[in-house]
Amino acid sequence: MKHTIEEMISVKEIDAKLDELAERINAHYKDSERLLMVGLLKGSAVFMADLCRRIHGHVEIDFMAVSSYGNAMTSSRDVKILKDVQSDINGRDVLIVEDLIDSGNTLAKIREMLMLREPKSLALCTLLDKPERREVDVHVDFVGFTIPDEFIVGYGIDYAERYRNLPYIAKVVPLD
Ligand SMILES: O=P(O)(O)OC[C@H]1O[C@H](OP(=O)(O)OP(=O)(O)O)[C@H](O)[C@@H]1O
Ligand code: HPA
Ligand SMILES: [Mg+2]
Repeated sequence: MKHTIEEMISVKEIDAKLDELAERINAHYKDSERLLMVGLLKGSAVFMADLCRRIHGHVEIDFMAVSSYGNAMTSSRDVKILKDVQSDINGRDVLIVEDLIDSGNTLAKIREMLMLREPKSLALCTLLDKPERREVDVHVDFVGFTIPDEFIVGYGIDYAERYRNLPYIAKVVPLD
């Protein structure tokens, strides 16, 4: 599809939001002994890298690889688990770190799957939330930006694998 991209959220705004999110997360987990942050690849890689460096105390990180969009702009609703976490999450405080919640299909499936392993707690942090597009209800504990129904790229997020390297967040604008 022919398109262009337009900046929506600047590097400076992302940076300030990360400080704010980290402050809330640090306060929430101040008594936690061994927080495990679980990022969902590939989209959350950049967010995870920036967020985990702002979290204090004994923190561990792990990743799952999940994919439901392929190269398309709408969810296939078939959430494929390409890689599971390596850590045993039983009895642990677990924070899922996600770049974007759109239909909610990805997070609903991951939450259900991880809950079966009986973590001590399971919370969810997303940098971006698009509530207008929700198909499945998911409780989100920490939200960065609530955004309108636009297709997003940048800061780890792709359109057909492109634009993950943009330092800012942009929307895709179709051209005819
Ligand atoms: O709420 P949903 O409608 O399920 O969409 C959100 C998910 O879709 C994107 O991932 P994608 O499946 O494209 O994989 P990627 O992270 O590897 O780009 C995004 O990174 C979220 O994980
Ligand atoms: O807006 C989006 N951009 C990129 N990937 C996505 N996956 C769900 N929503 C989006
Ligand atoms: Mg994608």
